[in-house]
Amino acid sequence: MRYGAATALDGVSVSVRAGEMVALIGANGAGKTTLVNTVCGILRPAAGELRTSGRLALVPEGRHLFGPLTVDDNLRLGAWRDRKNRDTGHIYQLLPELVPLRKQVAGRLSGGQQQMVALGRALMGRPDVLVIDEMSLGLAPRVVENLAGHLRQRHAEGLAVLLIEQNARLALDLCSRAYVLEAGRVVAEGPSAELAGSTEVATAYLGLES
Ligand SMILES: Nc1ncnc2c1ncn2[C@@H]1O[C@H](COP(=O)(O)OP(=O)(O)OP(=O)(O)O)[C@@H](O)[C@H]1O
Repeated sequence: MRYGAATALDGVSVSVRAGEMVALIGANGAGKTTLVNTVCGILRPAAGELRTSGRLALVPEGRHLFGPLTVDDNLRLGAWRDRKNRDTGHIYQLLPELVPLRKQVAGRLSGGQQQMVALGRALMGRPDVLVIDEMSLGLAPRVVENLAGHLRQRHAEGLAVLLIEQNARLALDLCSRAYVLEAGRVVAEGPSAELAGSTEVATAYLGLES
């Protein structure tokens, strides 16, 4: 994947199998968002191949909610392609924290509440694979733990997840497998337990130049 003359991703190969929860970690500028946007079809790569089966939904970095709209309207937009499935009831069952917020304007919610809405909106599309870009960014530990709990539950029900995180500890804790991205290349990959003590992860986690 290139931005003009600059190569942002080079020879990167990443896979997420059905029902698997995989982390992609790396320091600022490593290429995580570029990879997510390529996987989701927002960016077109110069070369390479993307193979998917099932539905894919994205929780984008920065949430990108529709600020003036209510929580319920934001959720409904998650199923804009699917007229028959715009009932938001199942999302309130999955994420009961949203029930008292349903008529509130999304732009006035806290960061954690907004991330919950972004998660709910993505789940409205009944995805098989959920791609989450920087879930924990700017959120308090307790809020992050709550979101992580919801992800674990959805995963236990069969949802596959590609989790992009700067917080490597959180990512390795949640996911069984991980890739470490550095300057547009995968520099390490494997089971999270193995990567937890590696130098590549320390570099990605601390955001140091290697
Ligand atoms: N629209 C763009 N035009 C040109 N270069 C870009 C563009 N978006 C990103 N880049 C460059 O591509 C590289 C990868 O950026 P990317 O945003 O994918 O990294 P990241 O790992 O998601 O970083 P962060 O954790 O800070 O979000 C960086 O060098 C960045 O400057």
